[in-house]
Amino acid sequence: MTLLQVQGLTKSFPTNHSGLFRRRPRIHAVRDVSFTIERGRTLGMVGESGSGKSTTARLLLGLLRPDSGAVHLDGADVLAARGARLHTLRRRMPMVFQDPYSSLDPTWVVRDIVTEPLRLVGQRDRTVLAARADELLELVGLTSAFGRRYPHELSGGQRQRIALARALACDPDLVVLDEAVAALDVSTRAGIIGLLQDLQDRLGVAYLFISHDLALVRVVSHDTAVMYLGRIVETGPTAQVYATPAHPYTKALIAAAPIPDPVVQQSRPRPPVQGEVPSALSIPPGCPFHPRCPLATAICRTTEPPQVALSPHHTAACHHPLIPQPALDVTP
Ligand SMILES: Nc1ncnc2c1ncn2[C@@H]1O[C@H](COP(=O)(O)OP(=O)(O)OP(=O)(O)O)[C@@H](O)[C@H]1O
Repeated sequence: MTLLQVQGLTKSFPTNHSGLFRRRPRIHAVRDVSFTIERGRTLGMVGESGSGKSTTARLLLGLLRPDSGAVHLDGADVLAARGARLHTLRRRMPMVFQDPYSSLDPTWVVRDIVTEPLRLVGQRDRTVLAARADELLELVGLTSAFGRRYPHELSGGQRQRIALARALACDPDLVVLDEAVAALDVSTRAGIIGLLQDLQDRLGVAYLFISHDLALVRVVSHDTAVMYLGRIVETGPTAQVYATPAHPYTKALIAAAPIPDPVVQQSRPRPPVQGEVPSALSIPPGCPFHPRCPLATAICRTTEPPQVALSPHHTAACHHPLIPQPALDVTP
């Protein structure tokens, strides 16, 4: 069942450049982005730095106003909501960031941090708050003793568990995870990934999992959306996208993805994606990937490709989608 529906989200930012009589160039951060997230499922969003992943997240939570587009959570129009209604919708889809330390108030003890969302909706009963704090800590694999600690007394992984506990305080439908495990070491990251999967099984919560790490997205996500210069260039069930990437960019990203197995990593060369990402200030005409694409032809230089459906749920924005081919294995 569809939980979140995003249609045609577009956002550009003005630059500070102010040449007299010249129009200020704009940064085209997100361009005509559409996707859905099913209840209890995970959509992984991957792409190089600057591809528009975080801007998309902030747009769908109503933290930024889009130039155009629509976002519906369970049929409710998020972008039309204001005031209390918008806050209610935001509580149903909280966000967890890469660095929990900067988002956790260092002067508060953990039990006050994790129950803050409940106090914001008017819960004042100390007994109720204390019981919910214990419950939330248990959910994220911590004992109630952690409730009396301050953020600086915790490890990075524990702080991220606290950020998750706070996100879960109001029983959300969706948690937006923006590079939420990127700063953690490999074993701590594995613990948090296991916890996310366990929470999804127990609570039926959906995730938007934003990451530049393809191998991680493959492990975590049911569906994958690949972003390039503000557009989704390929989306589909994760197994299909990774086994038979249709867009040359997706294929190049998969080929360049680090494989978390030293033996496999040594045995296969990992060519990087050729060339630099162009600036979002001057997106190439036609297909934005054409300057880096080995398959580019004349049409790619002039005409932006539409989304092509390759199977009912697998689409790619490419004039020359690749013929399905054997999987490039990047699983651990
Ligand atoms: N407030 C802003 N003002 C101007 N430009 C912005 C703003 N926020 C984002 N951008 C620009 O929009 C583009 C997309 O940025 P965004 O942070 O969404 O990408 P990203 O894929 O999340 O990258 P990263 O992985 O580095 O966070 C970039 O070119 C960025 O510089």
